[in-house]
This record gives sequence, structure tokens and C-alpha cells, in this order.
Amino acid sequence: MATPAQDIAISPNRLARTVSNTLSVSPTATFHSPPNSFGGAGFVRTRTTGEKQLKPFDTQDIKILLLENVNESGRQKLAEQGYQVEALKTSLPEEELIEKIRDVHVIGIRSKTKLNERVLREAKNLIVVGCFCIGTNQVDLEYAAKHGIAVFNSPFANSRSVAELVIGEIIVLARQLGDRSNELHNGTWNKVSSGCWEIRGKTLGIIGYGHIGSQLSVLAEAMGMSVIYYDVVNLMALGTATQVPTLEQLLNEADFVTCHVPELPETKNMISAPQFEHMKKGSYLINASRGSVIDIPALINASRSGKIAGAALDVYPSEPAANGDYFTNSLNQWAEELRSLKNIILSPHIGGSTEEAQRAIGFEVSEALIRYVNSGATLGAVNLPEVTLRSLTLEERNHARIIYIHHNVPGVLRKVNEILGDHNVDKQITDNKNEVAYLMADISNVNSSDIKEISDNLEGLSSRILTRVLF
Ligand SMILES: NC(=O)C1=CN([C@@H]2O[C@H](COP(=O)(O)OP(=O)(O)OC[C@H]3O[C@@H](n4cnc5c(N)ncnc54)[C@H](O)[C@@H]3O)[C@@H](O)[C@H]2O)C=CC1
Ligand SMILES: O=C(O)CCC(=O)C(=O)O
Repeated sequence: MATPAQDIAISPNRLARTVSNTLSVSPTATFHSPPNSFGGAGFVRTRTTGEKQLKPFDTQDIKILLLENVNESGRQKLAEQGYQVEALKTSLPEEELIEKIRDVHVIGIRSKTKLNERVLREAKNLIVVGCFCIGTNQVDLEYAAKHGIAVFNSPFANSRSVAELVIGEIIVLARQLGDRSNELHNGTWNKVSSGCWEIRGKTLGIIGYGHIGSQLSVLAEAMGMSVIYYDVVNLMALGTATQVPTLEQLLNEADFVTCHVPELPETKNMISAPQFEHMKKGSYLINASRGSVIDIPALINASRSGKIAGAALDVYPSEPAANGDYFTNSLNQWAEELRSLKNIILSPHIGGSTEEAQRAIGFEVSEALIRYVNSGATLGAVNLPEVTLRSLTLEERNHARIIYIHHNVPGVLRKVNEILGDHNVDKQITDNKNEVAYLMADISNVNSSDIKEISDNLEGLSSRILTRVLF
């Protein structure tokens, strides 16, 4: 038998074939018989660490759809696992998405693809969603959890990029640099200082002091700004920043107001006509969070009246699906009016679009997906309880990992353990989030015929949402 070190050296194709030592049962997937290698002399190890690599079923059977130009680092990592990966540069119209999603076990998206109930209902084989971004508002997280679909994101890999963009925008707005640049592009020299300012000594008001807001706070202070912030949570101030108790106070005091809150019902139109009233005359507004946070017609009025001296928007209620698409009134009815305003920076949702951020997100999210597909660990999942078990080792032959996602109702553990009762349950862990519970158990003394029986019995329980057996 090959030693683990020798196994590492085998060709990728052979590796992909030979690691097919596990199976998974989803509500609709057909049962995959354990390969002959299960428990036999041909059992192949893929790591040198003594850790046994579990695989859900033949690796080449795992189908992954990546949309919205997910970074190559992520695509490559997933492909290296032997999975079938299809990567598209754009998001898809809903009907096309529904056609495609029926077939896949894993989908990777960014902020544009809407995985709503209508779409997820058709995703019969889907076990996991990777949001290659921070925001997860584009996914119906509750529906996904109730159907055993885990959702992962990258909680802070692009935070710094957004914070740096905002610093740039503060200076560009204060100096009317966008307008000057446009004028000169059009052949007009217009050297002015009226209404142009240094940012030193000005007050930055940050709404939402999370990963991005707090990072921005540090950068802004380093540039000589005073920072105040408003957040629904009481949070430790960095540097000499100060938390203010109300949004109104922040709006009254800030020269620059910047929004870094998630898309929630409570943050919809958080800055609308009454809030513009509270802002200082000649102040500036920045939004690189979500398009729903600012009432754009109210912003257009505030700009036309001179209440605000400028604004920078990176996000919009409706955003084009692909590069090259038009940003016109057919997309947002006020688009052309917005485009005509003075000292308004409009960027195409690029807050997190840097090489550094996209590469890091590609690695981070693809790793979470691989971990989930191969070992069932939910660490970092945003909609399921976070559950993990230490890896099975190479010595643990004829062990299987049971993953049972179920409704959180009384008596389930007893029934599950009755089903697992003929085997030694080496380790078991369970946790719940809202109405959904996630159970992982490693059992030993399992042979290939037991696996189908265990799986069928678990699938027969009324509490079952999704069963997977990895070995
Ligand atoms: N333009 C872009 O490319 C990007 C945009 N984003 C957006 O930025 C948002 C913020 O990102 P992070 O800082 O990482 O999120 P975070 O979750 O770390 O911080 C959000 C903060 O907002 C606070 N908050 C929630 N509701 C609030 C309310 N009603 N009023 C005041 N504060 C409230 C929270 O308590 C939290 O401190 C994301 O949800 C995402 O939508 C994120 C990355 C890139
Ligand atoms: O880069 C993207 O596509 C989305 C960035 C973003 O808005 C996020 O990370 O939430």
C-alpha cells in the first residue's frame, strides 16, 4: 500500500478518481454506492498530516457554479479538489439562474445574484452557497437554513479596500476633483478654490461602526479628521473617536457623513428628506454600503438646493448585471438626473474591488466551501449553527461521519442515536440556530452495507431536513 507521502505525488487525474471514498445523501440525490476502496486495501489518503480527507461523493460529481467573476484564486482552489467548476463573468437573469441552479451542489456569488425563495426552491441539489463578499442580504438566509443549505461569506477581507476608497472620496469631494477632472477631459481649464477644502480638522460622521466603519475611523484620524459615529450597538471607540447617541446628533455635527450599515428593513431609506434636514449646510454624503440605505430622490433634492455640497455613491437600489451595461432611467428612474449633478462621484460598486481583497475573498470562501462539502464543518456559516468535529485520522478505518440537519424539535437525538446504536458513536456534537439544528457524529465499525441503511433510516425521520454521510 502506498504511504501518504507517495500518494501526494500521484497525478491530479488519478487523485480525483481515487479519492472518491465517500458519499452524501441529499433529499433528491441518488444513492452512491461506496466505492470498492471503502475499508479495503486500496483506500487512498491524500494528506501527509495524518488527517483523513472525507469526500462527499465522487469528487468529479460535485458541480459548482461560480457567478459574477469570482476571483481566479477561488475557482482554482475548488477545481483542485477535482470538482466540476463552471465560472461565469456575470450574474444571470432569474429564469436562467433557475435553470442552472437545479443542477449544482454549490453556488458562488457576489452581491448581485439574488438567491430568493423562488430561486432556492428549484435548487434541489444545492447544499451550500458561497457569498464571495461581505453582504449576504442577496440570499434568503432563513429559507436556505430551513432547507439545509449553508451560506458562507467573507466577513472582512474587503473591509480595508472599502475604507480606503472612502478616504479617497472624502478628499475628492472636498476638492471637487471629479468635476475638475471631467472638465479638463472635456478640454476646459477651470482653476478654482471656492468651496474647496482641506479635510484636516473636519468631522467625519460614520453610521455603522463595524468592520469597515472602525477601519475608516483609524484612517480618517490619521489624516487629521475628528471622528464621531452612530451605531445601534454600544461599541468601543478606536483612537479618539466618539460614539454619539442619535443619528440626528451625528448629522448635526458631521462635515462628512458616511454609511456602513447592512441592508436591513431598519436601514432602508435611513437617509431621507428629514435626515438631510438635519445635515449641516455644505456637508457631504457617502454611501458604499447598500443602495437601499439612501433615498436617492431626496439626495437629488438636497444637492440641487445646496444643502449638501457633494456626494459619493458606490451602490444603488438596482445595479446592472454586467460590465458595459447602461446606467440609465430604465434601471433606476432617477439615474439620468443623478448623473447630471455637480460634485457627485458615481462608482460601479467597486468598494471591495481590489486585487488584494478579491484574492483573499477567493481563498477564504472557497476554503469554507471545501471544508463544508468535504467535512461538514459549518464554522463561519451565517445561517446555521457553527459546528465542527476534529478530523478523522488515517488510522480510523471504517469510520463514517453523519451529518443530520433537522428541525429543532424534542426527541430527535434519541431517535438518531437509536439509528446509530449498532455502531460506536466516537464523537457527537449538535447545536441549533433558531428552528434548525445541526448534528455531526463520527461512528466506527461501519461497513458499506450499513451506510445505506443508516442514511435511509435518518431520511425516514419526520424531523429531517437533510442527511449527509461522509466516509
Ligand atoms: N461597496 C462595497 O463594495 C461593499 C459594501 N459593503 C457593505 O457594507 C456593509 C457594512 O459592512 P461591515 O462594516 O463589514 O459590516 P459590519 O457588520 O461589520 O458592521 C455593520 C455595523 O452597522 C451597525 N448597524 C446595524 N444596523 C444599524 C442601524 N440601523 N443603525 C446604525 N448602525 C447599525 C451594526 O451594529 C454594525 O456595527 C455590509 O453589510 C455591506 O452591505 C461591504 C463590503 C464591500
Ligand atoms: O465585490 C462585490 O461584488 C460586492 C462587495 C460587497 O458589496 C460586499 O462585500 O458586501
